[in-house]
Amino acid sequence: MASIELNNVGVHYLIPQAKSAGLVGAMRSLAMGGVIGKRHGRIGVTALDDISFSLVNGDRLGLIGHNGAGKSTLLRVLSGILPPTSGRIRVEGRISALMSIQLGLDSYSTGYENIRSRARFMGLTEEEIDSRFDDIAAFSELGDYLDLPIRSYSAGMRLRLAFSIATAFSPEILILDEWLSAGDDYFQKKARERLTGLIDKTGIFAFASHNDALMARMCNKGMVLHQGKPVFFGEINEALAYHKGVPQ
Ligand SMILES: Nc1ncnc2c1ncn2[C@@H]1O[C@H](COP(=O)(O)OP(=O)(O)OP(=O)(O)O)[C@@H](O)[C@H]1O
Repeated sequence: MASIELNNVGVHYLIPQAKSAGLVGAMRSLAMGGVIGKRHGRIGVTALDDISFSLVNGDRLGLIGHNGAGKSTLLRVLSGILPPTSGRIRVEGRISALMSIQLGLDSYSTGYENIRSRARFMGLTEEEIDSRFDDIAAFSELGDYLDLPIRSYSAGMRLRLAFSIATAFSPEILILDEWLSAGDDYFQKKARERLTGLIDKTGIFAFASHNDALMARMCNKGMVLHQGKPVFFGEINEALAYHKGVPQ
């Protein structure tokens, strides 16, 4: 049974290049982004501030907020890519994070080789890889290109390969940053159907997007973030209304 629990989680990014003390006061007044401030005498951004919540099987969480509110940072923390600088996170269940979808592909290996190495990296056994290998190749529709090193692929072709691999296995926890624009219109439609199927089978789903309709369709809970702080956590339609300032 998948579960996630966050206790007082905070993320503070240090920015070594930012030396001006004037920056601190000037940027504090912006409504957008995390809060710029000094920690131990060094300038940085507090992207997440004191976040506590838990998710269990069946929860589909949508993260809502303006640019820089902390949505991607929170998804990175949930997926284990980014350890929090304060607080604790406990996760149970196999995670698949579709964020930097092309992360981990090797330009000098062929498409076929990348399928194997990427799937191994995702923690899958050789048997699991064998059982899904043909499906991944077929879904990508890359044909003979799969025998070529992927540095010879176009950007859209790389996306097709990466997406086909990342969505071939059902995780217990699925984390998705924005709707992935995988390839051309034809592939996007296929990709959307495949993702919808995957989300249905997943225990916990967490998603960030600026598309309210998509959010309402795919999520049952919503968290509104403002400057790294959760200002609303509840039912998805109430969260979307809160964000818009619409009284319920
Ligand atoms: N690697 C980094 N180094 C320093 N600051 C960062 C880094 N990544 C994000 N930030 C800062 O953290 C804050 C939160 O950023 P994040 O990407 O989580 O926001 P977001 O809600 O996903 O935004 P958007 O909707 O624009 O994608 C912002 O103020 C941003 O400037």
